[in-house]
Amino acid sequence: MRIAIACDHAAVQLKDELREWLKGEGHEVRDLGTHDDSSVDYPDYGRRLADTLAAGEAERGIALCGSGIGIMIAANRNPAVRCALVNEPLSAALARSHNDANAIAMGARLIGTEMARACVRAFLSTDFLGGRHAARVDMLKEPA
Ligand SMILES: O=C(CO)[C@H](O)[C@H](O)[C@H](O)COP(=O)(O)O
Repeated sequence: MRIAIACDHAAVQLKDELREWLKGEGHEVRDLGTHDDSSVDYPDYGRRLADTLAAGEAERGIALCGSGIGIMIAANRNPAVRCALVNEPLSAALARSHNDANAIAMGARLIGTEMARACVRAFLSTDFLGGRHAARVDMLKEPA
């Protein structure tokens, strides 16, 4: 699968770990930065991730910052993105099965690498259920 991953300075180590692991699992991973711990602004990286998903250059996105909150809000500004903040795998699976999320966000200051991997695994391996959930997801596409 083509996966885009983006982070701010608070999450570079987790981003790098997830990128290498996902590559090892056979995924095509696009690393949108940031690449070191110099302070940057999560809205820029949430937008990069959103633009990449909206352009069809990746099927799934992973957004990381200190808490996961800021970059999740930033990514969701693009109507092509449904990015769910997750802390454990059940939420990641529900974000797919009920919400057809195309991105997840996690907080590198709050979650360990193993839990983050478990979330990503659930996110990538769970299908959208459709049916009543599809009607609700369609409602999200209506203008506010
Ligand atoms: O957006 C956030 C909070 O909702 C992220 O945790 C950021 O990574 C955090 O705000 C960055 O904080 P810093 O003190 O500038 O490292």
